[in-house]
Amino acid sequence: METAAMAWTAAVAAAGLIYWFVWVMGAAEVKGKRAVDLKMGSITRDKVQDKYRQYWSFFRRPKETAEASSENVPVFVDTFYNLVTDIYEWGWGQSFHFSPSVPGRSHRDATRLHEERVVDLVGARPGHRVLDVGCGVGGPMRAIAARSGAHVVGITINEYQVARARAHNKKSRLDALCEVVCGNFLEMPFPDSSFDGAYSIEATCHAPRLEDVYAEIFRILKPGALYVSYEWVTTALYRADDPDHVETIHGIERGDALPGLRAHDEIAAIARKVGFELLDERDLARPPAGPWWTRLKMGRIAYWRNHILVSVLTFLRIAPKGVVEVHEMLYETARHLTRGGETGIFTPMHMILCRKPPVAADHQEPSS
Ligand SMILES: C=C(CC[C@@H](C)[C@H]1CC[C@H]2C3=CC[C@H]4[C@H](C)[C@@H](O)CC[C@]4(C)[C@H]3CC[C@]12C)C(C)C
Ligand SMILES: C[S@@+](CC[C@H](N)C(=O)[O-])C[C@H]1O[C@@H](n2cnc3c(N)ncnc32)[C@H](O)[C@@H]1O
Repeated sequence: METAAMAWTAAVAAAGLIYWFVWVMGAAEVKGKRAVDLKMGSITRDKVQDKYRQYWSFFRRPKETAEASSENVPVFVDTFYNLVTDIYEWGWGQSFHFSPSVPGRSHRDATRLHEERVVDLVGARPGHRVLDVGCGVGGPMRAIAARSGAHVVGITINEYQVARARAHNKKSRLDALCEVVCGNFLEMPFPDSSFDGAYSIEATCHAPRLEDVYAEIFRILKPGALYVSYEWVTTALYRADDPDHVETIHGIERGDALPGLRAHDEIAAIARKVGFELLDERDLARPPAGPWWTRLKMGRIAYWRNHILVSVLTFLRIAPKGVVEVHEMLYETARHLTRGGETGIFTPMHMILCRKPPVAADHQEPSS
């Protein structure tokens, strides 16, 4: 009798522990996504591991592979986001970017401030139609629409993100102001001169040639409209002859689906080449901004918990095979990103503010 009671107590305690570990500890950074909900985008369960291996063999040598077959980059970027979107939402929230840390403020506040800066930079206001180039699951889009009252249209190559973004828009009652389109930002499905402003947050780094996406953004903007971008670049401290620097940058490229990071001093020239006027250019990570990488460093204990969680869930066949490998890849990526931040050789927030030149007075249609 006593043994039975002890067995029952042990079973109840074990069940409680599993519940606490998976459902409480494994709850999302921003409530909404849990470890048990890791689906890996639109990839069917049995294909996750294969897709991860295909991704890895393409991006293992990012620059060389992307140069040889740049037309395949968007396909593998799409695969990447199928693999990581749920893990990002679970471990980071609905905004897939970094922000300078702000003393005394939460990560959520720091993220929102970094996004709302876009409203002032592009002058978004009610009645404006603003494009979010590479919108993810729409964290920035909702913050910018809510702050400015502008209508924001987001474009992403990944169908699963479109579904997630639309669901979040609806849930936060911003679906009247926020619209999401699935498409390639290298060939956008929008007419010429159809937006009053545009922005891209840590997204155009996925383009094999930056001039192609900038030229598309230039095309869809109305004359006089503003465009702001937060670019991932190597800084002036990067040395191509330092093996440590090279390894850090390769690590960032491999784990983030990047066809080769650009140098900070290439960006403005590319913007000018497609026709933009450059109004401002700044690395938003430079002091007095607080370090953006501390959030990654502070998360290390959580990553270990997450690693155990995804391993247990895969073993129980709740999560598909392959998730552990994807999670390990992200862990490695976080290490390289942190190193990039600490050494100062990399920034994810090199900001450029551009304007499509207004139509010259002598080119205007005569009014009837
Ligand atoms: C702009 C891009 C993405 C930037 C960041 C949002 C993501 C870069 C690395 C990601 C992460 C690394 C470690 C993960 C951790 C191991 C896991 O347990 C929980 C999620 C992570 C913290 C994950 C979250 C998103 C990132 C910080 C690129 C792709 C251009
Ligand atoms: C790191 S996420 C950033 C998302 C969002 N800007 C944010 O900060 O939350 C990069 C985004 O760019 C999108 N993207 C990458 N390449 C693309 C392409 N060729 N066409 C459209 N979207 C693309 C991805 O699908 C993803 O949504």
